[in-house]
Amino acid sequence: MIEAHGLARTFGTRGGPVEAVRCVDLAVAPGEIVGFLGPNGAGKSTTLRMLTTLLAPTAGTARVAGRDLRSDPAGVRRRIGYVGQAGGTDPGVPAGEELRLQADLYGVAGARGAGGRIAELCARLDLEGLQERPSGSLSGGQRRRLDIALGLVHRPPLVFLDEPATGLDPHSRGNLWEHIARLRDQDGTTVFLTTHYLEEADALCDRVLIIDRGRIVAEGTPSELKRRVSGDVVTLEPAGGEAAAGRAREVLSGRPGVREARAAGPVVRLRVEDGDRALVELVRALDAAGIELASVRLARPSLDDVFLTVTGRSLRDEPAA
Ligand SMILES: Nc1ncnc2c1ncn2[C@@H]1O[C@H](COP(=O)(O)OP(=O)(O)OP(=O)(O)O)[C@@H](O)[C@H]1O
Repeated sequence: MIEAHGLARTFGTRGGPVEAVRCVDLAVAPGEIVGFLGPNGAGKSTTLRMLTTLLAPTAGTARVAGRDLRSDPAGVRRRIGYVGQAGGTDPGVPAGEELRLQADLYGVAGARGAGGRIAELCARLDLEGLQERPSGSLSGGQRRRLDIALGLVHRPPLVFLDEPATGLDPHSRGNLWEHIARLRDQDGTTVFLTTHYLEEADALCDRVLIIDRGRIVAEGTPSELKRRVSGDVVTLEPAGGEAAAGRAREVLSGRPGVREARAAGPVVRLRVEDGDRALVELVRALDAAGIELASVRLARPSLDDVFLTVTGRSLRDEPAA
C-alpha cells in the first residue's frame, strides 16, 4: 500500500540546511496499522506530509495506494485520507454539514449517495445524533472521530493519521483506538499513524517504525521490537532468602539464553532471550539444584525501553501535546 525508497527532505534555513528526513525506506502492506514513532523533531510529520503529497521530497521515490507520488500526485490524493494534527473543522459549522461538504468536494455518490455514506460513517464512528451539533461544541474525542470521518468520506483504502490521540484523556484515547482498529478489521482500511504514545503503538499497531533524526532506527511488531532490543526480564524469588538467591544466581548465570543474572537481596533478576521458553528451563534447573521457588514473574520490556535503547532518549521526556 506504501512503498518508499530513499525518501529525503532538506529544508533551507538561515542557519543552514536542515536534513529533516534522510533516506527513508518503508513498506506498508494492505490492511496493516503501522505506527511511526519518534521524539519531537524526528521527521515524522515531514515524512507524512511527503507521503500525502503536501510536501515535495528532495530525493527518493514512493508509490502510495498504487500511484506514483511524483508523477501522479492527484491520483495519490484521490485514494488516501489524511487527518492532520489540528483537524480541519470550523467550530461554528454543524458536524453533519462538515461531512456533507467533504462528500461534495470528493463527489461522493454511489448506490445510496453521500447521505448513505455519511450515515454509515456516523454509525461506524459513534457520531449518531451529533450531526446537528456545531463541531466546536463536541468533546475532544467526538471531534477527533469527526476528523477521522471527514478523512474517510471518499472511502480511501489508506488513511494517514497525524497523532490521532494527542490531547485526549486516557478513556477517550482507548475508545479512539478501538474505532481505528475497527476500520481495519471491518473495512480492511490500511492505517499509517504518527504517535508519541508508546502505549498507542503497543496497543494498536501491527508494526512500528521508530524514526530518529530523520532516519528509521528500528522496525518490527511491538513484541518483536521489545524482544530484539532488550530481551525479557525474569524475576524470581527462591524460598530461603538472600542465601538461596545467591545460589540461584550461580546456578542460572551462564545458562543458554541467559544474558545477565543479578541477585538483589532475596530476589534474582535475569535478562533472557526468549522468556516463555527460558522460564521452563530456569525453573527445571533450580528444581534439579534443590532450590525451591516462592515466586516467579516474567515481564516484557516496554516500548519505552526499546526507544531508550535505540535513540538514547526517553519518549516520556517529550511533551505529549
Ligand atoms: N518548514 C520547515 N523549515 C525548516 N525546518 C523544518 C521545517 N519543517 C520541519 N523542519 C525541521 O525538520 C525536522 C523534522 O521536523 P518534523 O516536524 O518532521 O518532526 P516530527 O517528528 O513530526 O516532530 P513533532 O513530533 O514535534 O511533530 C525538525 O528539526 C524541524 O525543525
